[in-house]
Amino acid sequence: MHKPIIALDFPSWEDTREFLQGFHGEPLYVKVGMELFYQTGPGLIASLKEMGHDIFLDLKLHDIPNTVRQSMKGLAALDVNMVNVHAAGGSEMMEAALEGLDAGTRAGRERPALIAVTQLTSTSETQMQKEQGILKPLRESVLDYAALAYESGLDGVVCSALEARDIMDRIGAAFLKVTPGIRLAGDGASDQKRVVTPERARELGATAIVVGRSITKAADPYTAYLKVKQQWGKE
Ligand SMILES: O=c1ccn([C@@H]2O[C@H](COP(=O)(O)O)[C@@H](O)[C@H]2O)c(=O)[nH]1
Repeated sequence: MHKPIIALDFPSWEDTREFLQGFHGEPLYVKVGMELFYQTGPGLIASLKEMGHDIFLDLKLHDIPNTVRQSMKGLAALDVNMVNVHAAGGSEMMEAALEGLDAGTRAGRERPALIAVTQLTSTSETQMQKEQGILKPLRESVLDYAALAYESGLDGVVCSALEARDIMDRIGAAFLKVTPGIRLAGDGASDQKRVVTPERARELGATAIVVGRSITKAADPYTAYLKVKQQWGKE
């Protein structure tokens, strides 16, 4: 769980395979998001598993409870390590997601961890207040969504590492804080608004970091990965 999760944001399986070839067969924790999954379909998951990688399937489900329940049942059959929903879908939807996952997990297999996106790391406080009509501070919104996810029985949340300490204090250390918005020092934030380095994420109490462009767009992705791993300091 603790190794850095690499976001495989690529347009095709060919690009993904070429990227992974640079990692010399090292077993990784990878994240498959909408870009790759929608281009390749579920077959990609089997290929990544055959290569020995752990998988966070980041499809961020957000729909009515029945649809999410049935979709999660299908996703459970893919036998990935972690999946997610948007906490904004509400407690009934999150509970339905959990029911679907439980129902779809094959006998003898472990249910994928289920986490909820609180506020996307590409969202700033001003944007949240103006566009979502949530008038409290962003930190409070993240904490409230984290508490809702916890009360709904989920295993953790997606948040910025900037909020990890507060969530730990309110909910406890076992609740997962999976944190994207990670950049190596000197790399541009791009569309991310709440950004920290791997080292700072560890100091702030993140359970896991998700790193995309600081690795995938680096001149030497494997060296960038080793740098992230060393700064993150957890295997
Ligand atoms: O709040 C969120 C939730 C998910 N993500 C995903 O993480 C990666 C981050 O990529 P970078 O290139 O390191 O910015 C990407 O796949 C997002 O979909 C997120 O950034 N923030």
